[in-house]
Amino acid sequence: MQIILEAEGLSKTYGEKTALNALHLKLSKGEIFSLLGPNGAGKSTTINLFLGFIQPSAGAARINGVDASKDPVGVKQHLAYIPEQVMLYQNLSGRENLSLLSALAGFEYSQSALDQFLVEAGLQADAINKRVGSYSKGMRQKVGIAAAVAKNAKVLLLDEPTSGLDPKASNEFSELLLRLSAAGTTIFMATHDIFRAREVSQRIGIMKAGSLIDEINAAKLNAGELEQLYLDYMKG
Ligand SMILES: Nc1ncnc2c1ncn2[C@@H]1O[C@H](COP(=O)(O)OP(=O)(O)OP(=O)(O)O)[C@@H](O)[C@H]1O
Repeated sequence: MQIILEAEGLSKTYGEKTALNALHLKLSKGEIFSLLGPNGAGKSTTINLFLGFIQPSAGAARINGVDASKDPVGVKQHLAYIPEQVMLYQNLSGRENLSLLSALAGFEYSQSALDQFLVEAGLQADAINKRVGSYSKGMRQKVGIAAAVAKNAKVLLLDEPTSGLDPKASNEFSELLLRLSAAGTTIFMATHDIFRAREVSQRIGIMKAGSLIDEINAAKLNAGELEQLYLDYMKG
């Protein structure tokens, strides 16, 4: 099994506050892992450590063997990050944004190649040339996914990707993740969306107050059972 994303005793403290407590996690190639947890549980902290945006207090976050805290530039070559709101230039088209994002990652593509990435990410062909300022949240995310594919990212880090999406857009997004996973992309998603997490993930982690308190095989529970388990954990 090829391990692509690994947290080893990964911890982050801010003064007295433990934002992340000794996280151990290994994701293999093509795996989708979702992290559930209430606000403040440590999900974004985990993602920020993998991005090399913050330094761990202990342990390591590695992507494809590269330690994010020691080589934050190197680690970014292997991953793409899709935040809740994908940041794009409002006055440029989807195609122009993708061209720019690809260039920043060191790739240059023809117009037809750019369009193909966008269409494969699910963007309607007639939207490609329109200003991103007119795009819905789901359309912006498709540009983000196209950028991830265009830079050949081995890992996708997603922070609450389906919040605020309508059910159709959310369903399309799930299908896109499943396609990327089948093509070998490893996906780590922090989410509040229990239903989608169960639908796409092989494993689901439950995080509370900085600790990963359970790891669930998604195939073993239906959505209702998963929600009940989550609520039970949050009571205690
Ligand atoms: N720069 C910081 N300084 C002090 N405390 C911080 C800092 N960043 C995060 N924290 C604390 O660390 C804890 C974990 O925060 P984190 O943002 O990782 O939670 P989260 O699970 O992503 O929550 P949400 O679902 O709201 O995004 C919280 O208690 C938060 O207040």
